[in-house]
Amino acid sequence: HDYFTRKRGYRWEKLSEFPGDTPLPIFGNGLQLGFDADESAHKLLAMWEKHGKQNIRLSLGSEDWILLTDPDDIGTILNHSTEISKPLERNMAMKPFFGNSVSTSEGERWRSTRKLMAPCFNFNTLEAKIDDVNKYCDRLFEVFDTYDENSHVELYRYLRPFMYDILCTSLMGVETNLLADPDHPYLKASGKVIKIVTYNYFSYWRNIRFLFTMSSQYTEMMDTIKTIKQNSTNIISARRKILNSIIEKTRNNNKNIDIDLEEIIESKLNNGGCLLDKLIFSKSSNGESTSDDIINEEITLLCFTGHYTTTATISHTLYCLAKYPEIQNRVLEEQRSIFNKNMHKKPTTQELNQMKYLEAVIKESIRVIPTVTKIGRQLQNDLRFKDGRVAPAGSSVLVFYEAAYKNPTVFPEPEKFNPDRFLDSMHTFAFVPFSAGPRNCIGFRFAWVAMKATISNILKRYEVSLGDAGTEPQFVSRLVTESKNGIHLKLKKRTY
Ligand code: HEM
Repeated sequence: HDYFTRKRGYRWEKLSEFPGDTPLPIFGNGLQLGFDADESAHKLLAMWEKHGKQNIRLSLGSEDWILLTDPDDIGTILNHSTEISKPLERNMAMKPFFGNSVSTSEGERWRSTRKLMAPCFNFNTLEAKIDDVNKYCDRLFEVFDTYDENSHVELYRYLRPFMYDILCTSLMGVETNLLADPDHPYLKASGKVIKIVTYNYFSYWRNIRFLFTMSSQYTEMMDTIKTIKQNSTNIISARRKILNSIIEKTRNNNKNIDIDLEEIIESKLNNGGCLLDKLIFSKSSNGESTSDDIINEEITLLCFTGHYTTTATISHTLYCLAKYPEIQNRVLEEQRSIFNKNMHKKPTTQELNQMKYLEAVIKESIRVIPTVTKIGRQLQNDLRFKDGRVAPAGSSVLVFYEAAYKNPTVFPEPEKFNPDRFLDSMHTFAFVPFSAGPRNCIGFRFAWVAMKATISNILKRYEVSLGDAGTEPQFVSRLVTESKNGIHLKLKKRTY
């Protein structure tokens, strides 16, 4: 304690106002968390419990964290207009995969990309996307129908390509069919990303560069990166081909007319151009086109994050519904009241808006199996919380979702699966799984449409139940919670 007081003065003075274990010189609290990234998540949660289930501090090497579980304080950091930088260590873990993408960059690159992409995720563009979701559900059902009611379906295996195909079609303007190829190299490689990023983040030995570069884990990481980047290269060239043929056709149809092709292309883009088109046609302030390397970073991020988080949430919600059949029945009742006798009909966005109970069930599933487990900001300046305590400049403030969702003052009886709690109003920052403020999840509306429509379609068609003993999911709290052995459920076709 003395050592730190002397060494770090002001910063420690501020940090020490938050409860936490006494850090050791050099290691901080690192040794307590251990070297196994999957285990350290449990230890962190235990630390939070030990210190009275409130905001805690933690030091890891030269990094200091304040882990927030108080809704007011979570609001203070997420709503801040200028504290929008990600923690350095988080970015170091992510950047080998995603370069300076919108999720890993700061300053002008972040601002301009965010602005460029935002219109693709507006309310108005969602109408078109639900048609894609519904269409791909039919393909999914063709696969599910091949399983009889007693065999297990491993959900990640099919929902990942399903969500990926939807994303590629609606955001990239390229129709893919990975659902027909669930062993595709992209799926294998992207299935490892969360594990590797989490290990990069929490396994301190990886910072010893020469040790890491000689390890088999490094080779695995580099192979994974190569595969997912190659996939983006393929998407970009497929879309360029499609665009070129559109341009060629337009030119041929207007051979004898004096036209401004750029203008025609631009009008095409404004009416239904996809996100990838926006990147391809974007120009920097000095008129230069965006390079393929930069486009690749954005596509690699979007393809990964967009399909992985939604798949996890859909799968985990279906698992909860299989575990609690009475809640599944209530969801089905709500579906009946919305669709009347027409239970084969695919939902519209209006119908999705009526699915309040399903929405509550998805939220409660995220609460008990947190899709994203932690997010953070590295402070440029001191940040003052409501109670007057200060997080010092240079430290990282984290939203500790896993713990916040177990906070009994916010969620009474937190161990109970009770979707009804979301039907009542609650603190604005009690439950923000998509973050909030200027750096929130850009894809949250898209995610809601995809998740609600998919679960509605699946539940109307199948009764879901748990797999046999021995197949229970083994959840690990990485940056995204995932089950190491997948999600095994039985699907029984309903008769109407
Ligand atoms: C259940 C599904 C999803 C969850 C729980 C989720 C959660 C999050 C969270 C918590 C953040 C904020 C990270 C932070 O503040 O540090 C984030 C950022 C982001 N998400 Fe999502 N997300 C989901 C789906 C999607 C989808 C479908 C897309 C795109 C197709 C997407 C694209 C992004 C992007 C680009 C960012 C970075 C935004 C920025 O830094 O400005 N997400 N997401």
